[in-house]
Amino acid sequence: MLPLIKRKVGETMVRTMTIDDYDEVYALWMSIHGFGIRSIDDTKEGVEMFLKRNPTTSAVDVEDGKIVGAILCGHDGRRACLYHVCVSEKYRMHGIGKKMVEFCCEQLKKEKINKVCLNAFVTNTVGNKFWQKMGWTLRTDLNYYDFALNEDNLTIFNK
Ligand SMILES: CC(=O)SCCNC(=O)CCNC(=O)[C@H](O)C(C)(C)COP(=O)(O)OP(=O)(O)OC[C@H]1O[C@@H](n2cnc3c(N)ncnc32)[C@H](O)[C@@H]1OP(=O)(O)O
Repeated sequence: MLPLIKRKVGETMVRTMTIDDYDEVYALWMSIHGFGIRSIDDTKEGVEMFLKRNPTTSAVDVEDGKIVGAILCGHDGRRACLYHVCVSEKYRMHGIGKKMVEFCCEQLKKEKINKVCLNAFVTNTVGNKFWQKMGWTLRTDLNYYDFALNEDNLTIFNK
């Protein structure tokens, strides 16, 4: 059995995400309007596989003993990517998103990774304003391509 993480009331911190956080993080993802949750990649098994490959680079933010922010972050030895960057609606605009992104970037630098990227839907006004405020570069000089290797890995969008 995995050890339970003990949290104190009033505890505030950004720390590395572990698989023990999965249930709370999943509940947070499900509360984020417009988030696309993958039917395979975002299961506990999918996230465990991701965290095993990338044990130090994903983040959660804990406020008053509960997880209110999360980022899945990993790399392939050359380029890093951020997924599911989110902060609970009630806790937004308090610097939590920024703190988590900075945490992930510091963890990536420790692994000598030089570049990190992400995808944000063009229609995601809040997300795009955030990335622009954070000083990230919007690339308009390339087309994004992908190819499904498993058609069962459906994306279901939260209402
Ligand atoms: C790869 C991806 O996941 S892309 C999708 C990104 N995620 C989402 O869209 C999910 C829904 N949104 C959220 O969860 C949150 O709004 C986030 C994660 C985008 C931002 O989290 P927050 O904790 O609110 O951001 P934080 O308070 O750290 O803001 C950092 C900076 O961005 C600015 N900012 C944040 N949100 C907005 C906004 N909606 N409009 C304008 N500026 C904003 C802040 O003013 C701040 O600027 P400052 O440093 O000059 O003061």
